[in-house]
Amino acid sequence: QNTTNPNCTTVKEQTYDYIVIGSGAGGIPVADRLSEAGHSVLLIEKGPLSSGRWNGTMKPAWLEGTNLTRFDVPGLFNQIWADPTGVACEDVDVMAGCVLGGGVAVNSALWWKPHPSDWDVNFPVGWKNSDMQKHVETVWQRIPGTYIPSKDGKLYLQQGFDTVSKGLEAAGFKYVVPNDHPDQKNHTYGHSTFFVENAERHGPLATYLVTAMKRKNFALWTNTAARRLIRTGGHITGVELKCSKEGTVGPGYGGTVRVTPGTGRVILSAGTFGSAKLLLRSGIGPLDQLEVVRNSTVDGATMIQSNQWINLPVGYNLNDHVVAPNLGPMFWQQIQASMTITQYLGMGTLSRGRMTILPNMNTRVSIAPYLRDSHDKEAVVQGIDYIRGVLSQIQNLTWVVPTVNQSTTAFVNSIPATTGLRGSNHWTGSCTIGSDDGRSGGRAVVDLDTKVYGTDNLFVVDASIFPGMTTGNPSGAIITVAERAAGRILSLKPLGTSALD
Ligand SMILES: Cc1cc2nc3c(=O)[nH]c(=O)nc-3n(C[C@H](O)[C@H](O)[C@H](O)COP(=O)(O)OP(=O)(O)OC[C@H]3O[C@@H](n4cnc5c(N)ncnc54)[C@H](O)[C@@H]3O)c2cc1C
Repeated sequence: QNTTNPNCTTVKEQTYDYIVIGSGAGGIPVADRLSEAGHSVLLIEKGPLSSGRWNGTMKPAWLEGTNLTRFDVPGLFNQIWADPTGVACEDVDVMAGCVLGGGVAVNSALWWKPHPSDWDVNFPVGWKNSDMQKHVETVWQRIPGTYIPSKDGKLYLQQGFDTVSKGLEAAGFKYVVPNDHPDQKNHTYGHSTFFVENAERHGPLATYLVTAMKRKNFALWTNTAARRLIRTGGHITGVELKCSKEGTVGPGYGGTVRVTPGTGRVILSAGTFGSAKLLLRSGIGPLDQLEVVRNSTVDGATMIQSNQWINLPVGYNLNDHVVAPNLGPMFWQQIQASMTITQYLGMGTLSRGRMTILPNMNTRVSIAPYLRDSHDKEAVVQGIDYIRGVLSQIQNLTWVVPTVNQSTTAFVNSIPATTGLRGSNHWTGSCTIGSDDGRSGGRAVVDLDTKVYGTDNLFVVDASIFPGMTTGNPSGAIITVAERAAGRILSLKPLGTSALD
């Protein structure tokens, strides 16, 4: 133990076959799968414990005496906006969860089976719909989700749904259960699906982490931040750690944890901003960004020599669903209710942004990825025009915005393309997967096995590798990607064996 801080243990001799950094939508499933194959796996999370199942303690007074925390109760899923302290990441300029479970501990639990085109349009060879379907089925067997999240099997507060349905039906839309027909996204409507079970948050924390934690070869360290990777050329030997908030939020680890000499591997699952930042702090990224790290007071002294730098387009190809923007509120005289419709522009968007690092080692969205391409803007205008037309058939409905006399183009132009006004917290990109090696002018940071180009034992498995945006909220697709990545990583030959073995 650190003599000055009993809550901050300095790592001694431990080594692991796999060190997975970040316990979000990507990290928990990949760590579970790697440990299932018999390897020793360490999952590192910089945030504190979250759900009640894992001894989380953050809860309002009315949950005292129960095993539930704010992360478990569906009615509190948006609490991160009202009370972000100790839950939201502090090193990014957007909203993200820095607790056990990452985004899947704090999000709204919307749970969509990916549209086949999410793979076929966006992903490279080996990651197409035909490759991904078996993994989609595996994920949905473990996390089925429901569109009736209440314990008593009833749907509540359906006035808005019922009213809009009438307009959609009149316009020829068909009702579907969305996850029974993920390919039917044209002229269809349905209820939202959530990863809620027994009226509590479900998802990776209640499935993949449960099986992983039962294994003796699996370890979880929370309140432990990875600072940078220790490497010799393209080979990672360990991860430098720092106790989060010097151990004041709970027991954590400092020092350097090593991978099994020769064969060990490191998986970055720290999210679109976290994984990119770790690469930059480890000398992997665009040269302008590596200069920022080298010139910083935080990292300058320990930064790897520039002759070891690996020049890759880390931080580019940043993407997020553009809220296109919210329509409404709309107000119905008849039922005296108002509602807002959120319209996303997702799969097929052409606009991209960039994340960069600041001298204090925080990251920021330096180019917001919203509506930079004129085709994207045109698609948004057309989409809103269309839905305005459909819903105008509904009686007694008053639109507050866009106003009756406002053109859709004027309305769309009136809302700046900033992360605050257009963002949806569905960040992807920054460490794109592809066969077009970024060291020689391509866009990709990781290869088709999710291995970082120029390294032999470093992988990225999270939202950051997505080449383009999904149709729906992305967590289901990210977990599916983690399933596929685990299989591909496990099937790679161990390091040190010859191709003739
Ligand atoms: C408020 C909000 C609402 C959302 N609603 C939905 C929704 O309803 N449905 C849906 O599908 N998606 C939703 N999303 C998006 C979804 O949750 C994310 O896309 C998803 O969680 C991203 O997965 P990931 O594995 O890439 O990263 P994350 O889930 O963000 O996980 C990254 C983890 O890494 C940890 N970490 C970062 N850096 C380090 C480090 N240096 N050392 C150690 N640990 C580190 C973080 O603390 C975090 O736990 C929402 C997101 C937010 C923020």
